[in-house]
Amino acid sequence: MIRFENITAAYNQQIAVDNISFEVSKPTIVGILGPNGAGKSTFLKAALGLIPATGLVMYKNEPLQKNQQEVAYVEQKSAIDYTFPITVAEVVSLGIYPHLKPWSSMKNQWGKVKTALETVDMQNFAKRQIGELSGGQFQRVLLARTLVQDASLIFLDEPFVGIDATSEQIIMGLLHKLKEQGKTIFIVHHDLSKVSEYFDEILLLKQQKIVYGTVQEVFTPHYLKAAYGDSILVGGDFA
Ligand SMILES: Nc1ncnc2c1ncn2[C@@H]1O[C@H](COP(=O)(O)OP(=O)(O)OP(=O)(O)O)[C@@H](O)[C@H]1O
Repeated sequence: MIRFENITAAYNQQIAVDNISFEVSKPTIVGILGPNGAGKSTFLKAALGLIPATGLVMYKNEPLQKNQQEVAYVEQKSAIDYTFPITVAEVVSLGIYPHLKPWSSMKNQWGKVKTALETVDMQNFAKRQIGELSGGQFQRVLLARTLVQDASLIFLDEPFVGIDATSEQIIMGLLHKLKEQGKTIFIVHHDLSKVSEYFDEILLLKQQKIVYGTVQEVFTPHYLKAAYGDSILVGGDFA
């Protein structure tokens, strides 16, 4: 279904992501894990063509660039300007633009925005400025934007940083439902404690791919040590 082939990216001639290849063959929730600075965010940006990179991503036997409307990407929260004057409903409506034909208007689209906000339980915040939201509320708004986009491939960079356990559970529940609807979701994540609950498959990387496989295949002392070094407590509290 989606195949990453030899994805490589560098900053100032310093390789950050080296020759990463793997394939996902059915709707899946994929965790992208590895230590700080391993290249997780860089891998997403390189695969999506957001930074200069080499390699290829094939989706349904075509280069992914030909299927941009199938891609939803939510960047790390630290990269977002919260002072930008825009309302919650407007942020969500941005997800619709890739689908709008030049001659159609937004007028008939607000129903979709409303439904998406209801799904993430943020309907009462539609007219609020984004700068007035908590971290978890904002993350749910970004998920609503992804819902209206109705993309088949969803890429989320550290979506749970700074949000409470309840919001995290709500978002994870929604993502599992989206997978059941046939979507594939890639999540950059750093907390190892809920991995088997959250993900079907894992890309473990440290500049290069260490391993790609099911949680059972990847979560072995051998691979964890290769990624995190000797300090990792296998079978204990990973957080
Ligand atoms: N814009 C940039 N310019 C130069 N170097 C960068 C840039 N962004 C990332 N790097 C470097 O590339 C490497 C990979 O960074 P990246 O942010 O992809 O790692 P990560 O696994 O997502 O890290 P973290 O878990 O800390 O968020 C790091 O060594 C980082 O310092």
